[in-house]
Amino acid sequence: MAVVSESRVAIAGLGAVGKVIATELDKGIPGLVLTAVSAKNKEKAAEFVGQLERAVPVVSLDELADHADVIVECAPSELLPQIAAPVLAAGKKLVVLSVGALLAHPELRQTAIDNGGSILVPTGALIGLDAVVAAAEGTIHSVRMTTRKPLRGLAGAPFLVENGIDVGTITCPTKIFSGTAREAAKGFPANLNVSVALSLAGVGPDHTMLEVWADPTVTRNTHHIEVDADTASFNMTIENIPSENPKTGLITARSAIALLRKLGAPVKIGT
Ligand SMILES: NC(=O)C1=CN([C@@H]2O[C@H](COP(=O)(O)OP(=O)(O)OC[C@H]3O[C@@H](n4cnc5c(N)ncnc54)[C@H](OP(=O)(O)O)[C@@H]3O)[C@@H](O)[C@H]2O)C=CC1
Ligand SMILES: O=C([O-])CC(=O)C(=O)O
Repeated sequence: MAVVSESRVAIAGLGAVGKVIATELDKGIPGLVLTAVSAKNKEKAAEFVGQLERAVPVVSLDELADHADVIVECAPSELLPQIAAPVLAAGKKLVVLSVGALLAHPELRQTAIDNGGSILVPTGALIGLDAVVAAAEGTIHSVRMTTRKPLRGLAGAPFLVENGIDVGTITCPTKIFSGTAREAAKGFPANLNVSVALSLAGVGPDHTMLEVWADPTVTRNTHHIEVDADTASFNMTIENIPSENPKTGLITARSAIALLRKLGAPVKIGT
């Protein structure tokens, strides 16, 4: 009988996304074992892992690659290069949630190529990347996305600060941004990773067009995508229930878990 080896998984960031992934790995996912975590507050992290069935070490970001074959990045976006470089240089797999930060760090792709590492981007809080990737095998004419978020899902974004927009004063649905996914990644690094994931699946960050609405009438982070391609036209909407982090939809962690589960699955569904 063939021996099935387990992939060791480490998690960078134990927030709304990381804690759910760690908990599910600890409950047991065939072929995967949680081996390390990293967080800013080491004491809080030690308390969290102490409650797991199988406690794992809390290590620094630089040490994660020594402990695992697959490292899941779910930390603040500015830490992406610090987390990714050693993982990719060691030829390992990096699951990236802070997708927007990939645009500012194109060198990571080369590090992966040079060392046999790979960067995996889950669908995350979005919908339909399977269809977008398939359509991109032909010709995509246009990709548009409209995001509506409750005010607390947008508060503090650099674009708002730079443009003196106080979302706290908004009382009706208001368009606050219109531009490309690349511009959104700069202006909303913690709010619009989904638009960058969409762009990487399809026509790229400079051709994926986005509108963002601050909408006090919605309670969910709502993303609508419209794609026109030579094989199909489609539009889809996802209404994300916010997690303990109001900027992050609950489905984000579940998407990363599904991707991890698929790594070792004998039957893989979806493109
Ligand atoms: N691709 C997608 O579809 C989506 C992507 N995201 C992105 O995923 C990422 C994670 O989101 P979320 O879980 O909600 O974020 P949180 O803010 O809830 O958690 C971030 C975690 O990172 C940890 N952290 C901060 N600094 C360090 C450090 N120096 N070393 C190690 N860990 C550190 C924090 O630790 P501590 O708890 O100790 O402070 C915290 O636990 C974000 O970049 C977010 O924008 C979110 C939603 C959708
Ligand atoms: O893309 C992001 O960073 C978060 C997001 O919109 C969501 O969770 O709905």
